Amino acid sequence: MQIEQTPIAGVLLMTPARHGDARGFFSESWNRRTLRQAGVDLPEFVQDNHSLSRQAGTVRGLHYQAPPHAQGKLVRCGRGRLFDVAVDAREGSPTYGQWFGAELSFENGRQLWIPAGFLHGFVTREPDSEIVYKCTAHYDREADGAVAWDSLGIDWDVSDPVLSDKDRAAPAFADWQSPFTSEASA
Ligand SMILES: Cc1cn([C@H]2C[C@H](O)[C@@H](COP(=O)(O)OP(=O)(O)O[C@H]3O[C@H](C)C(=O)[C@H](O)[C@H]3O)O2)c(=O)[nH]c1=O
Repeated sequence: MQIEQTPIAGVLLMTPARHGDARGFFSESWNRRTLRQAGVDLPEFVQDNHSLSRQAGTVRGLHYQAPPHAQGKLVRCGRGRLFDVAVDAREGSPTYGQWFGAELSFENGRQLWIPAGFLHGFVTREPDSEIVYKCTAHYDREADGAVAWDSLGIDWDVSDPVLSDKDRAAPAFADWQSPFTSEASA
């Protein structure tokens, strides 16, 4: 398991080992003990999500769930390739409003840990890209929210993306009141 810090404290890049053979490979995509041995103790996960985006250039985000339903997410790409982004939305955080992005793909096997209190979004780089992610809180439709994907200067490298109506109508970050503080973001 390779673990990399990012410029935003708490956001981690992790790459599980792959055991290759003539058939392909085997990888433990999630192992709490392995992470603990590496000094990483993530909260309990209660829900796995999986979505397929048919077109390259699909943007989903920037999304969050308000407390007490805030979600930490461990994100990976099950098929294809995507650029995954976390934005610190915790008022009072020294990195408030800062974003970090990484290319996650089936090929690189990389995973991004995004703590509660962050916005999450991604753009697909290939058709039929699938995202799979573990969440630390259950879905709560009333707590679900969005911030405009293009309101934070994120370098998405996409023009005219495929968007849901919800994402097309989302407020700009500057016009949005974060429900998170750096103390109580869960
Ligand atoms: C998130 C979620 C959605 N749904 C239902 C609600 C809708 O009927 C349908 C599509 O939901 P939505 O358009 O919110 O899906 P995404 O645009 O992929 O949203 C997700 O994308 C970003 C990147 C995220 O990190 C969040 O998990 C989530 O906001 O699935 C559920 O039944 N359970 C769920 O946990």
